[in-house]
Amino acid sequence: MARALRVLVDMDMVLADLESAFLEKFRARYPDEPYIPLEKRRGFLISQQYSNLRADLADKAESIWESKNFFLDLQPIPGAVDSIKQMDSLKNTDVFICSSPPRKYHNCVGEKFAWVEKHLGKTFVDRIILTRDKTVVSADLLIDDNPFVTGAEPSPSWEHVLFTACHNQHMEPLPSTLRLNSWFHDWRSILQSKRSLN
Ligand SMILES: Cc1cn([C@H]2C[C@H](O)[C@@H](COP(=O)(O)O)O2)c(=O)[nH]c1=O
Ligand SMILES: [Mg+2]
Repeated sequence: MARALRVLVDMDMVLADLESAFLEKFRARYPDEPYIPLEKRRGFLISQQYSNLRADLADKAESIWESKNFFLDLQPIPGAVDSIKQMDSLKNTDVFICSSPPRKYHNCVGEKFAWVEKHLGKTFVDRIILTRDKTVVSADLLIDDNPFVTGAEPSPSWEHVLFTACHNQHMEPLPSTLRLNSWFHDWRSILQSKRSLN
């Protein structure tokens, strides 16, 4: 029997909408500060773009996702919950959730586990991989909104599927990079094409 296809699914901006929650909370906490609307977001790091706007805004941006309940209260990305459950029910398919907590992880780590239990159920809690380095995790596919997933392993075993988010939607990835524009697009074909290569 063919070995199962192992798929890593990122959390922030693939399963959970970090960007909308960030903007709403940033504007509520710092109403007199400039902000970047979602359609003007460029680059993976919010903190980097805010720091380009004004150096001291990076700390203010980080204070938002370091706050208690920020990660727990994130809304699911449209279609994500149904899609990951459907993916998990496919034959010969092992789905894991692979997410990187920020350096100040104290609230984030527990809340990511709680978010998964709340939205996906206990079965998926057993499938959580939290790591600062996704390149050392072995899999066939990584579905992730970060265009540059780098780390200690220069040739990760997985193929990156770039999930479209506000910060990367204007990017022209290499023609060879797989792209998934939303959970309402055809993620099944991406899995199928990888499966036939295995
Ligand atoms: C935008 C942004 C994010 N982070 C942190 C916050 C999240 O926990 C992770 C993203 O994790 P993913 O697994 O790659 O989705 O990174 C940050 O530290 N700085 C930022 O600007
Ligand atoms: Mg992400």
